[in-house]
Amino acid sequence: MKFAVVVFPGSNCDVDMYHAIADELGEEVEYVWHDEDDLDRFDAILLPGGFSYGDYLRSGAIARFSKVMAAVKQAADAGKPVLGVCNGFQILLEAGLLPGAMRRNQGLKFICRPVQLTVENHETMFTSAYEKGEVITIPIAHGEGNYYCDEQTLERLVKNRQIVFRYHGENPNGSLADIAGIVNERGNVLGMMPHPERAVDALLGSADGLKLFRSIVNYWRETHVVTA
Ligand SMILES: NC(=O)CC[C@H](N)C(=O)O
Repeated sequence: MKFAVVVFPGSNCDVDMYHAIADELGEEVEYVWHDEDDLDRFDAILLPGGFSYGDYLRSGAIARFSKVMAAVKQAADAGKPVLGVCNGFQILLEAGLLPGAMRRNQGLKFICRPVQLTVENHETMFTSAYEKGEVITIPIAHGEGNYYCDEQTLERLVKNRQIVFRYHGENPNGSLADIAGIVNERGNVLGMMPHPERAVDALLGSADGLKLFRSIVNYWRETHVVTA
């Protein structure tokens, strides 16, 4: 399996993402600069966290115009796993690949600490290694993580089980319905504010993020006959 870590000017969690895939999973991974336009050689696309284009205008609002985003959309339309973490989630929202929008955190401060999440939907290609309702600990680090969508969209998210992670025990940023991560209707594009790539080893304070990456690999192996 081959992962792409897309790097925008201002991305700063690309190395963490690369480490999670290469060193913890032992899978193939490459950095892809934002002005490339072909992701066909990859099986999964990862948009890492950071401050793309310095968060000018809104987080992700400028990166969504990068040349690579047409190839990200093509991968999403082809049903490949596409994961956007934090700034990556914001870019997916700004690009219209996920519904809703991010606002400034409720307290208008940047928050950087571990939080607990409930695995709301353990039956996606990103969460099959988790138990239903499992409570996990994953760090957050953002200033614009306050997810919002209109009532009709929220009803659709609930009905389609597109809400994958909810904040557990506390809501750190004011996100509507404690939403921490959602998938698209097809279930192959996940956006989440918490950083699973920063929770891949007990040394980091939690290894709860590993199961997310393992779920993606399991999905790929189940859907691709890998001849020996
Ligand atoms: N860690 C991140 O990706 C941060 C995302 C964005 N820069 C924010 O502050 O909300």
